[in-house]
Amino acid sequence: MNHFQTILSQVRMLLSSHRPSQVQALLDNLLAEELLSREYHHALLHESDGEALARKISLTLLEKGDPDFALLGWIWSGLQAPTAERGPSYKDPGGSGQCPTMELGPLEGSYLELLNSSADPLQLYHLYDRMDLTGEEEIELCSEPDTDTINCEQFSRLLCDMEGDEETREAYANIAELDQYVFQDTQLEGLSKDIFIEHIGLEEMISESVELLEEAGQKSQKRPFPEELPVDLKHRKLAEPLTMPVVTGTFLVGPVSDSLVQPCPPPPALFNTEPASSQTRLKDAAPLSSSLLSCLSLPAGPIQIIPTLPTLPQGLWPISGTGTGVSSILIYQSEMPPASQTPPSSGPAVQSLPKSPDRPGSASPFAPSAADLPSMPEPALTSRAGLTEDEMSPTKCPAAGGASSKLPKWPESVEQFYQSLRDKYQAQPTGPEGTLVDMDLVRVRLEKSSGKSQERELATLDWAERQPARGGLAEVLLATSDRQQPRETRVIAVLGKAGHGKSHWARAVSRAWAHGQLPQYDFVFCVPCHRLDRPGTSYRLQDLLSSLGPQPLPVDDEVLSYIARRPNRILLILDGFEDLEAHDGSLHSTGVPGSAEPRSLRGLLAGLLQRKLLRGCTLLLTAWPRGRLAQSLSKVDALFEVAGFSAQQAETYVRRYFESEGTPEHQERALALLQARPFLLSHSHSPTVCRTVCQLAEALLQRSDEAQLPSTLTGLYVGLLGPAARDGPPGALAELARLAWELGRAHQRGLKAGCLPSAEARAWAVAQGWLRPTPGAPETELAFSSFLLQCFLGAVWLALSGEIKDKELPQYLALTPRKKRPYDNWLEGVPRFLVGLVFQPRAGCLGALAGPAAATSADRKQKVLTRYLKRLQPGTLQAGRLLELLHCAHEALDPGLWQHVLQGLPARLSFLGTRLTPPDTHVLGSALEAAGRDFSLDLRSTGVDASGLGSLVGLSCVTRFSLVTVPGSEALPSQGCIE
Ligand SMILES: Nc1ncnc2c1ncn2[C@@H]1O[C@H](COP(=O)(O)OP(=O)(O)OP(=O)(O)O)[C@@H](O)[C@H]1O
Repeated sequence: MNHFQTILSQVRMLLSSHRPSQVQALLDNLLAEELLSREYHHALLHESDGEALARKISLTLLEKGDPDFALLGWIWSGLQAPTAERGPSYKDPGGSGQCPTMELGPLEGSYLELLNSSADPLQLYHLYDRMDLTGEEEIELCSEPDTDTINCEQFSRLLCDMEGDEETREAYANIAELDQYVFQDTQLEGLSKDIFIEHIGLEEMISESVELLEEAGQKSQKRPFPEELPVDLKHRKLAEPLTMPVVTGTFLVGPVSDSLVQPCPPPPALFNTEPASSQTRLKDAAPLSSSLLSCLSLPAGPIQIIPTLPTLPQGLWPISGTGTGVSSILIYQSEMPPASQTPPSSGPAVQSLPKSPDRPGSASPFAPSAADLPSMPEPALTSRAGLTEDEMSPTKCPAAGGASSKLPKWPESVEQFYQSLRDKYQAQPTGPEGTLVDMDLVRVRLEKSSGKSQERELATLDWAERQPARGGLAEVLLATSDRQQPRETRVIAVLGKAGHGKSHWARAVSRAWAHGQLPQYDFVFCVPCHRLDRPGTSYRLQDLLSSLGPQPLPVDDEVLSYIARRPNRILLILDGFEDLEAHDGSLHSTGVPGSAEPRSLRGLLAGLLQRKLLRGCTLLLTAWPRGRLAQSLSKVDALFEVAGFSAQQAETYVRRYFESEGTPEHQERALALLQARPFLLSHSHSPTVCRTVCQLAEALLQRSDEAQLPSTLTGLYVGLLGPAARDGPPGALAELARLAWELGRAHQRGLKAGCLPSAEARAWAVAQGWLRPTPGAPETELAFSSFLLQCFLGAVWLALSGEIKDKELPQYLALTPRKKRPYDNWLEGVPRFLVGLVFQPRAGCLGALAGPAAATSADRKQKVLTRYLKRLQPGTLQAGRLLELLHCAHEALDPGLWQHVLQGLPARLSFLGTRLTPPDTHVLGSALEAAGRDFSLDLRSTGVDASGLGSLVGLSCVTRFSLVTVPGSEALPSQGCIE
């Protein structure tokens, strides 16, 4: 399907479903087409005046000089514009003589015809634009609400025209010819050519007609309206449930300004509020009951609505008044859901406006309420400060009516699947897992690696360059639309260190969708990648899509076929992509990625990532920013990073943690404990550490009010695990530690059935929350509750094990490069934990974990490491290693070691291009301060945050510093001082 068709289909959807959210989809599409700039797209999203919105889009399209788009925009802004040439005429199609209706002239100007014509859209547009609504024509309205209004007529004609005539069919055929996508790229067997027809909505249109006829008892006849429409149907009152999916009308008379409903002036004002040029008079109109009148204040002044229903229906469609003699008309298409489709809300076929006082719905799809538009600084992920996830429950969520945002006609099985998927994502985790603190995503990019290889690596941006994605989820999901063809798969990666909240974020995205906040997607699949890591297993697309977590949701053939037909409405999240590291050739695989055959996971991923399978979907990957996989990120269209908690967000998390645990009385004390440990506070930048701090604080506060938090990361984990280890089964901790280490060496996090510890150790570890079932995997499979815990346990193993040779121990600090068999330090937290465990006083550390006897084995290790560390010359270390050394020295709590490191610090320190996280700046600041000398710092391209920067450059010992990269300065020595 080409771009034009996509937009056409969207316009059609707008016509048929009255979904304000579709406005956003259309705008997104235009953005993707580069027909709107990002800024203008954003501005239009906030445009509350439907007519203004339509005109702006129309003008923009004209400026782009694309007749097709221009026509669409123009049509959208005034469906009946072509009739301007003829002027409006009025007739009484029912022939009753009592309820005259307005006829807009034959539809030779229908948009499909226009698409076939050689009319110059620019001229047509200006013609339309110049139309002077002089009021020459008078509109006669029936005083009684009646279904058969001009809008009915007009809309019916449009439908008829689209469906019925030869030329129109030809137009569609022409469009279909352009559509290489659907026919060439059917990704699955069983797709047929009617897909396209359905895709552009013609089938729905046709089947609507058929249903209409069936309902009218005229199954064998061609769609009859307007001329052949039985009179009794034409004149059916809208207040009665309609048995046909057609139309009724509501007039908006007068210029339009904004969509606020205001108290109505008395009926006569209806005729007098207009400027003379556009005034419209209702001849012989009987006085209308004020209950039937509403008044909208729109940009150019108030207008009145003469409703044909006691309440205004949903989906009012503005038609600008060219040629109609009125300045604005809203038409309303009532919609009868097909039998197979559960209507969003039961009740009459014609729905009323949303009545919820919480959510003042918009009367017009062009003037959606803020809640209708998910991409407004959207409530799901950017505006929830102060809310827990519980508060985002479907009933409270502004866009809770997710069911109503789906396409009008889904097969039963698809509908059921949709409901199950929503229910699944809406299920709230309990306790701290259900806590949500809003966290920023930051745009990042790749750059050529500094090494010899041509690989690109993640750039460490200068602090001023880091751009938070303030548009939240919407910005992330739109990130690629300016670069991609709409039919291209968009691949977006959200990176973040272990425990920084990627999975949490991915789940929040799924939940936002389930709450109706991402209506541009029919389905969101959030697949934890560890669930997929089954070597040797063959995968089909539905296997992948089913792997959604603890209770897989089978995707049957009908659902799959539906998905395959609308890949652009699918968001597929592959969470924890690093878990597929073994498959990292996926991006380069040369298989037959488009085929539907079961294949290896690698083949399946290749199909997705090479944009051949499920082509057109949005693919969202979350991954660690390191490892071999990062090298493949050059194939990704947009990159973001989870920023971690700020100090304030960490505080918010602490408060919510204790609320969710039912002990709010501990909040203040816990916060005071954390404030007293600035090093742990800086580590609370990581949500995982923040949570661990809360767990320890909770345990300590239950024991005594005098408690203190430890001052190191090692102390944090010892404090948490020590008591449980003492009371646990003998040897259970050592068993767990060995597993953590062995799995880590194999780059694995999950314990497969074959490598579980003894049943007793397992039960104990699960009860303590250190191991937990792998979501979506068989019960027997477990995983460490966090990567940092696995690192800590791995270090415990190294500290306790008699199997590690002394001379090998230093390599596990990963401070000096080794030529032979380099240690890859996949368990990146191990070095500092190892030093902490080996150096900290036995009784309160290793002894507390493993008992005094076991701990004595660490004495020898301490000697080995002391010798090694004291031989290290900090000034020769590359910046990243120097930072790690500082962390190790901090964890050791060994004054001699600390002093040794401080003495070796060079006076000029360059961290150019090395990421400085909050714990890094904290430990660096402590070291500089304690060293008692002056330093100059190069802090360019370190991503140091504002508070870290302030604390570093605020130190009296920092006499010079450099922050912003000066062009040309890259050539200066990396340890130089640049002013
Ligand atoms: N925004 C947040 N609000 C509240 N808690 C959070 C938030 N982000 C993360 N957490 C908590 O932090 C912990 C780690 O989060 P999560 O598992 O999402 O991290 P991750 O980046 O996916 O880690 P990994 O890469 O190791 O899989 C979880 O307990 C989670 O509940």
